[in-house]
Amino acid sequence: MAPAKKIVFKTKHELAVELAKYTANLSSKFCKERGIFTVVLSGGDLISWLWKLLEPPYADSIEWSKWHIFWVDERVCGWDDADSNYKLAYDGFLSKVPIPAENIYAIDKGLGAEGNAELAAERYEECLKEKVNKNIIRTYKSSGFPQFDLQLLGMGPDGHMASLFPGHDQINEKVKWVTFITDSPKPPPKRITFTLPVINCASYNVMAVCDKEQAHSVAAALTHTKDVPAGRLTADVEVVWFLDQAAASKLKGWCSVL
Ligand SMILES: O=C(O)[C@H](O)[C@@H](O)[C@H](O)[C@H](O)COP(=O)(O)O
Repeated sequence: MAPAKKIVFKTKHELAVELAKYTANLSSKFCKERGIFTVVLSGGDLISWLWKLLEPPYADSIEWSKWHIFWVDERVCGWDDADSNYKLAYDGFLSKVPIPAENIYAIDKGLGAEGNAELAAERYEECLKEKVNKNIIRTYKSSGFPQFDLQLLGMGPDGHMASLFPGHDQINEKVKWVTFITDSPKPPPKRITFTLPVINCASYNVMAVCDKEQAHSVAAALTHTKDVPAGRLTADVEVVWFLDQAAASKLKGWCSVL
């Protein structure tokens, strides 16, 4: 289990600059080692902090054709719905970089539009299994769970990550790769989500959190307070919390600021 590193930035701008550097370094490492870079996105503010990757030197130097994009969680709705994490990522990031369309693995379009959370979760798990069989996704040691190269995650004010919410049973799932929720406390209510074992098998996990609304949960998560889902985040190689000063403001004894 990798220990959690924390980096506190004075501004969101500085956070985005470092996030781009971190992501580009891993892209270059994995593209060199395996010719593939598997990246998992979340929804929320995270996408707005990826802007630096769209600029020089990254826009032209990253081997975008080797990227494969997945979602750690998705709202069960159509791809063009304002709630869709796919739409958020497509409009803000994916439409601006030359990642081949066939390397972008969104929720099943029809099941999303129909609102069928259970089947959409099953279908997404099948999609991951197919990518494992094609050696696009690695598996974690002998566990058989998929192992993504990099996951870019966010956390809500209640400490949820992906769509694993405090007080809801999805966090306890140990077998499935993808599960679903139909009463999410954060709207919209229907979502699919990676399970905790899948999230924690990733090689590198970045948890990017800004603003004071999240400060209590950041402190709780980083002291592994029970019932804060994000406090259970780990990774195979490294987990790094990218925080702005407001989000880090309730952390005791943490004063190092980049
Ligand atoms: O679909 C979602 O709602 C997200 O994937 C979710 O898990 C998000 O990452 C956190 O809620 C943080 O969201 P904010 O960055 O907007 O606070």
